Order: sequence, then structure tokens, then C-alpha cells
Amino acid sequence: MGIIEKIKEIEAEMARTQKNKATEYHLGQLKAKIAKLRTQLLEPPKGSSGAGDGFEVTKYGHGRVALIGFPSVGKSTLLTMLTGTHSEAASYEFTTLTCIPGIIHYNDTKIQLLDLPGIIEGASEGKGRGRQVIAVSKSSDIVLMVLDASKSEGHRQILTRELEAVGLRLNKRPPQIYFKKKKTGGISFNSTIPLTHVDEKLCYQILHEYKIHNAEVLFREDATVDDLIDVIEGNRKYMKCIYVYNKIDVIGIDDVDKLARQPNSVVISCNLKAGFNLNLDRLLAKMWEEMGLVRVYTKPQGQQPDFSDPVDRGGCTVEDFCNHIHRSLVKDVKYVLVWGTSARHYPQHCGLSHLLQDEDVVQIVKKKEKEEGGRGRFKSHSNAPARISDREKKAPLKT
Ligand SMILES: Nc1nc2c(ncn2[C@@H]2O[C@H](COP(=O)(O)OP(=O)(O)OP(=O)(O)O)[C@@H](O)[C@H]2O)c(=O)[nH]1
Ligand SMILES: [K+]
Ligand SMILES: [Mg+2]
Repeated sequence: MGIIEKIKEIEAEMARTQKNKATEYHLGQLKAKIAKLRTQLLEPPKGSSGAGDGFEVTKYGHGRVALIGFPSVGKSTLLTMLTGTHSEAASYEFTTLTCIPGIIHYNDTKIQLLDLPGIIEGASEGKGRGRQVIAVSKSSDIVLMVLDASKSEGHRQILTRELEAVGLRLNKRPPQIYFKKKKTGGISFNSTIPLTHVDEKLCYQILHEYKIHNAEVLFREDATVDDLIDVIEGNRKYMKCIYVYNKIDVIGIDDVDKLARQPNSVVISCNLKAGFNLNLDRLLAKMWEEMGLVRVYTKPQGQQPDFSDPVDRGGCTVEDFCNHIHRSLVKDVKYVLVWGTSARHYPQHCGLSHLLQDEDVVQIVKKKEKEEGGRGRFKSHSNAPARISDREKKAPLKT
């Protein structure tokens, strides 16, 4: 029996089993069994170079966004609209057969947008090009789930299930469960709050299913069996997802309003021929926000900041910023001067652990430079940059 048949069999058994206190342990065990089989399913088949076979596209720019959706929801139309790169769009399903990259220029940064073939129910089990599409989505920073606003809401659930089946967790944070395998000592099970879904016995059973007999488990929230399995599997990917409802031109305004009010959702319409679109600027703004990119501009001493090429990354510390410029830079840094919203003074002297924010300007002061009396890359005389962030431009910078 193949892996997929085994999964189907267990799913059928779960559907037959009534949910109550007495069957709770058995159901938990079945869930763990399915999770193990799904993980096996993710291993690349023999003789292939990986799950992304034929779909690999070199990463480019400051971030990567994948377009996921059923066939003919308008993914290719959207790519062409946002990036200017032509991707064939047509009224028949499966027009797109491979991965097509385009570039969005937004807020001084470049974002790689990937158009992909439509996926269908069963994609996680290898139907259509499901496996490749999913592998590409896992390699991206966020996912845009493109939906046809005129079709059933069920599509969103089906796609979410398909992505969950391969270990993607959309708009969720990792469960607050500490888990560590040990060599000896048995299983220690603790929690910092009362638990309503999982007790010691259930936890033991799940661990037993994984043949884990020595481990430390600490629940820091009232997590479920599924959460525990996610933590044990350890291969889950937590991703932001924006639900993009396209084709709102063909539905009534009341329905548009309903969709637009859902969390993490943006409603749009793309009409390529008429060159007409609705709400794409809102989509770009939302995408930018969810990606959590941080623009940090470099400012050599005595010169204007370089606003053309920001150094990015969410949660960027001064150390990350230096590493991004050059690996060997960090050891030479004496301190940095920071202008922008993360700075309390103008400029603020900061160390390597300082957390930078979007549109900060950073000047690096190297150890050697001071010792050698200001020689080297940065000159010692000061100069104030003429342009700074939109927010900060009223306040001129001084070095
Ligand atoms: N009415 C309307 N039609 C749209 C909109 N966006 C796209 N379409 C049409 O929908 C059809 C499918 O568009 P595609 O861009 O090919 O869709 P896709 O998701 O890339 O399709 P596959 O590659 O086959 O998965 C085309 O006929 C488009 O012209 C929209 O906002 N409104
Ligand atoms: K199509
Ligand atoms: Mg397409």
C-alpha cells in the first residue's frame, strides 16, 4: 500500500470515530500517524533532485512573494500588471505551466513576484504540479493566495488544507511549547498554565508514536494535539499569507464589502486589456507591510546618504546591517551613528545590538579610522544629508 492510500485509510478511520473523552487518545495517535506519513511524502522521490524539480528560479531582490491559487483566478494577469513581465493569461485553465518571475519596484526595493501554475485539490499528494508549486511557495517570504471573488469561499479552505498538509502554517505563530529530546531520564511533562486539550497521558502517547521515550516538554499555552505534533515534527514553516480576492468587478458591492472586511484580505480587480485595475496600490502596501522589510540607508561620513540602494531585512540589528554590507566589517566597527525613528537622539550613538527601523540612516565609525585620525573610507569632516525619510525630512541631520 502506498503512502497516500495509508493516509486515506487513517482519515477514513478518523471520520468513523466519534469524538469524545474515551476516543481522544486514539484520535491523537491517528493524527500523529498521518503527520508522519505526510512528512514521508515530502521527501523527494528517488532519482529527482528535489521537490522543486524544474521550477527553480534564482532568488532576486529584497524579498520573494509567490502567487498561489486555483486555475484561472487571474494570477498571471496580476503578475503582468504588477511587474510588467508578460505571463500568458487566458480563459482556459492551466495556461501557466511553469514558474515565471517578475520584479515589483516598490519603496526603493525590488521584490521578486512568482507566477505559478494553478493548483487543485490533492496538490499536496502530488496532483498536477502541486508538489513543485508548494516547494516554491515554501521558498518565498510571503504567499499571496489568489482567489476568484465570484467563486465559493470553500476554495480558500481547500487551498489552506492543501498547504497545511505539507507543513505550511499560514498567519500563525509557532506553538508556545518547549520540546527537547534527551538521551535518558524519561519524559518530563509540565505546563505553565492549565491545559484543556492535552494531558500527560495524551502527550506520552503521541511521543510514543514517534518512539521518543526521553524528552522534556513544557506547555507555555493551552495548545492542541496538532500543535504538539507540529513541534515534534519540527519541519513546519510559518508564513504570512494575504488572501487576494480578484475579479471583484463581477460581483455586487455588498459581497465586495464582506470580503474586504475579512482578516488579511485585499479585494482587487485586474483588467489587462483595458489597462484598468482596482486596489492594486492597497495590495502593494499590504504586501510591503506583511513582509516586514526594513530600509536602512548607508551614509558615509561627510557624504549624503545613499537613498538608491537600501540595505533591508526585517528585525535588522546594526550587526545584521554590517554583515549585509560585508562579512568582515563587524569586527572593525567602533560604533554607529543612527538617524531615524529608532534613534532617541539626532544622531544616536549605537552598538551592534541596536534594532534598526524602516528608513533609518546609518553611519559606521570604524575602530581604525579613529586611531588613524580619520583616514580611510570615511573622511573626518561632517556633512548633513539633504534628503531623509518622508517622516524625518523636516529635521536636518548633523554629523
Ligand atoms: N472579470 C475579470 N476577469 C479577470 C480578472 N483578472 C483576470 N481575469 C481573466 O481571468 C482569466 C484567467 O486569467 P489568468 O491570468 O490566465 O489566470 P491564472 O490564475 O494565471 O490561470 P492559470 O495559469 O490557468 O492557472 C483570463 O481570461 C483573464 O482575462 C478580473 O479582475 N476580472
Ligand atoms: K488561465
Ligand atoms: Mg497563469
